[in-house]
Amino acid sequence: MKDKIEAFMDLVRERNGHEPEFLQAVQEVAETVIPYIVQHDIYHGKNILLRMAEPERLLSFRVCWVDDSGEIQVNRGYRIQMNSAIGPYKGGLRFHPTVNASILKFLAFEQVFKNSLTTLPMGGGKGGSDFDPKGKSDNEIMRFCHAFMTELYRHIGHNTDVPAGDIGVGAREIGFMFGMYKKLNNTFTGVLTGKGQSWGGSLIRPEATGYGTVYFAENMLKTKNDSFNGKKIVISGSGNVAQYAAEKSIELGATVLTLSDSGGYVYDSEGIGTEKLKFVMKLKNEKRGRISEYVEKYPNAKYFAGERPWAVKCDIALPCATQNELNGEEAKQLVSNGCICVSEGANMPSTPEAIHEFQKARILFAPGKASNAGGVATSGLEMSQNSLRLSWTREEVDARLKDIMEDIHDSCVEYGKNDDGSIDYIRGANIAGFVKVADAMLAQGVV
Ligand SMILES: NC(=O)C1=CN([C@@H]2O[C@H](COP(=O)(O)OP(=O)(O)OC[C@H]3O[C@@H](n4cnc5c(N)ncnc54)[C@H](O)[C@@H]3O)[C@@H](O)[C@H]2O)C=CC1
Ligand SMILES: O=C(O)CCC(=O)C(=O)O
Repeated sequence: MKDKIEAFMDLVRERNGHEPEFLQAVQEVAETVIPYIVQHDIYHGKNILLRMAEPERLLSFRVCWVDDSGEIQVNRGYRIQMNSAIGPYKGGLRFHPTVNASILKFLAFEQVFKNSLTTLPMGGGKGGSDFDPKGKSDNEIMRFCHAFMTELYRHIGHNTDVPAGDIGVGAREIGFMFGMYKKLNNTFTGVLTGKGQSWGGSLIRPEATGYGTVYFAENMLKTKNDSFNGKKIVISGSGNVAQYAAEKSIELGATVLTLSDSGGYVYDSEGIGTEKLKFVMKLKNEKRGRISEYVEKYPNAKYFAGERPWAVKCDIALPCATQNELNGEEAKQLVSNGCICVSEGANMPSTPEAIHEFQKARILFAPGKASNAGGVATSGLEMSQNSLRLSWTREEVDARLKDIMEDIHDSCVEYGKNDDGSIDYIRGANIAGFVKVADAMLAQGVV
């Protein structure tokens, strides 16, 4: 089997050798899906996985805009339209200086499997720019978003490709991009998700990724007759996903000990409760400040500059910041500190070495493509509401989100159960995600 996986990876490396994040994501899928393909004749001789590892379309474009001091700035924009076998391309836009083709291809590749798992008819895509929103004025953000959309609008549409937010893209940016799309097309359609309430957005979409990550962890804990109540939680990040993972953890009776950003992490041994979390939301979403400011407001907490939170003793870890933010050594430490469950809110936050440690210790471990799928699933619900031209209540959307997360958990169990009864959530998620897309590709022929 190793030979088959290596031979496949050689082909992928030949074309994408300079894209480490993309190769990392493909390797993880290959290791679990190729053994499944070998056992199932219908997938033989069809090169399905190789076709899935090649974007249907990769767009790269210039984005020029004028900053507040009158200087002309040039950024690079991208949209990776990865796979449309089961529905229109769907996936977020990331604005961050580290954005490049490798990162967006890994995200788009993961998105294909994730969207398939949601049970909704969505293909996979991802996009963004190397634009850095940090320190930019609202007007600069608006000008950049408008400039970005003056090219992207040609390639998207509510039945073609429906972008949304990701790192650096939240409600403000979606608003600016939607405004420009609408002006250029002279149509009001659900071309983006994560829209504001009064113009087609869905209730619960802002909360959905963080809530879903916790719902998934709850489902994992249930298999051990356990729950969030009374647990100590370590969370990385302090953006959209981290904030709502924290909110739901608190609601379920757990104590949130940490939050972080790219500068470092805060540890509050008394717990980051509801009021403190409100402060963080205002700090991050309105003042656009740094997490270090938390200790100025709450001096009993400690700030660790340049460090990540994984050395803090906890029961449950929720990595909610970015890719490869939790390495093998940190995973070992989490395990030896008694952590029993890791549910990824971010995309690919654990390195392969970290995953190896979690699996070796047989703790509950969920890969982001399963555990953070609640965000895109609720985007799918936003698309449905837009098509129906109505909006569902908060309770209705939350109930659907919970059901979807449970369905994803069930799919992981179906395809990932080990002989000893434990569940390999990576194998489960990869195979369940693969089967639906692969079957659609088989039905549609070589296109
Ligand atoms: N927003 C969504 O609906 C979804 C987001 N995700 C993933 O969740 C993760 C977080 O995304 P959002 O919360 O939406 O973005 P965000 O922009 O709201 O927050 C990102 C957070 O990560 C931190 N961060 C960024 N780079 C970092 C680094 N190098 N080291 C440490 N911290 C860093 C930022 O300081 C911030 O706290 C990403 O991996 C994203 O792809 C996954 C599914 C859906
Ligand atoms: O809601 C969406 O379409 C995007 C979500 C996303 O980017 C992700 O799941 O990583």
